[in-house]
Amino acid sequence: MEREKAIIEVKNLNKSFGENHVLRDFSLSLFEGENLVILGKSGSGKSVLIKCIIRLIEPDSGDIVVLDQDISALDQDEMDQLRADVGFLFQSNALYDSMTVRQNLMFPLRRHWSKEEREANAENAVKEALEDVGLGHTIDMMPAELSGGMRKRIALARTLILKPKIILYDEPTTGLDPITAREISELMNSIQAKYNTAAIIISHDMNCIKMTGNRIVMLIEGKNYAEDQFENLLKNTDPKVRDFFEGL
Ligand SMILES: Nc1ncnc2c1ncn2[C@@H]1O[C@H](COP(=O)(O)OP(=O)(O)OP(=O)(O)O)[C@@H](O)[C@H]1O
Repeated sequence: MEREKAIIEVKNLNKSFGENHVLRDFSLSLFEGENLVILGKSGSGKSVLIKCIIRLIEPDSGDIVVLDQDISALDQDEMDQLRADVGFLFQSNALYDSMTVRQNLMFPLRRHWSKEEREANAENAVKEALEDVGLGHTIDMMPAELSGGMRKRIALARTLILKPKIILYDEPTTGLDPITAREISELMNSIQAKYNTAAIIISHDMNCIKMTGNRIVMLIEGKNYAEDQFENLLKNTDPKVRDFFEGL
């Protein structure tokens, strides 16, 4: 079967910090509608990779094409526009504690929608995003009044409000109890099914990885060392792949 179109293409990416060569000719493709998990030991460069994709970090060399655009060629405005299509869910959630849930969700709209658009549609967009994460009733609450799992859902709603084509998840279940973590993984799958979003997921949570990952890329020694479905990687006999799973 012919593969679907790649919506992120990373080719031969290199990034060093001094003598620390984090990414070494790293390449990957993210295809439409898929959840791709990046697996790698702590410090292997997963966050650096994701930050290069949204240009929070400049790589030393290599190509990154996102939704058919070479991101190194984009100016600030073009990059801002692209960021509306690429949602980022921070590990910390990055909610504003002094703002209500509604105000938190309005925040990306202030940046990406005109005043007229906001006056006409923002309230409905906020409600829809909250419904998508099952938290319509929290619209007037403050983040401090919510549990950790609820805050993660609100952060996800804020990412969803711009209807991104791609979501980058940075350790979406870290710090949550196993039941809440499972609910977040289920939510990630339901978002994928409803909006056909593609996602790159960084996670150390094996349940989350098994539940959400359609494909796994193993980042070892700065490279895309192996990529496959999770069950197949577990059977992989390569010593470095084995070493990773045995070290868990
Ligand atoms: N801004 C920076 N300046 C210098 N070194 C950095 C910087 N950002 C990351 N690094 C280094 O790059 C390496 C990879 O870090 P990164 O945060 O990507 O790891 P990770 O795979 O995401 O780890 P974890 O699973 O623990 O989050 C580490 O050695 C880190 O110290």
